[in-house]
Amino acid sequence: MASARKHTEVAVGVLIRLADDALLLTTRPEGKAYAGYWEFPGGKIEVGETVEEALRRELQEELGITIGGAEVWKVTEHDYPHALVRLHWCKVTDWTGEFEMRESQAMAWQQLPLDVAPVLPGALPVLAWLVEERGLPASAAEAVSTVA
Ligand SMILES: Nc1nc2c([nH]c(=O)n2[C@@H]2O[C@H](COP(=O)(O)OP(=O)(O)OP(=O)(O)O)[C@@H](O)[C@H]2O)c(=O)[nH]1
Repeated sequence: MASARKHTEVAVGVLIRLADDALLLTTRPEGKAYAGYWEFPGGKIEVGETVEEALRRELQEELGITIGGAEVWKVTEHDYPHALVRLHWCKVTDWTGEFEMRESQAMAWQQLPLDVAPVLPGALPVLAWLVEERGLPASAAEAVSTVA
């Protein structure tokens, strides 16, 4: 019988800097699965939180910024050996505060195609949608594909 794995619900922010449409990527801190991989900032949704509340808390904890409104843009799933995750992706263009890497992550504002690697496999579908939205060739998303 197939085992029914429980989803871990995750809120993820696609922070877009309006001046130049750059996207914020950060590295996963030491001690977590896939440490050092590039990802969009976010984290697990806690009991009783909405996606927006979880994202606001996570970005405050990890980056020191306070986001304005955030609506879910896409929902994806990824089955990792360590977890089956459901990712709730929000585009965020409105925040206050100065970026401060509170978990000693690296951060990079990126254009597509990205020039950082490797990227978490669970983030690749969203990169493909961003590439499509921007009218870029599909290869702009493939360039960042990584070993899963
Ligand atoms: N933040 C983030 N998580 C992602 C992305 N893509 C992706 O598959 N994930 C997965 O979503 C999960 C997020 O959990 P996390 O460990 O970062 O969350 P957290 O900060 O709340 O963790 P903690 O409670 O262990 O401290 C991980 O399994 C991670 O592999 C992404 O682009 N950003």
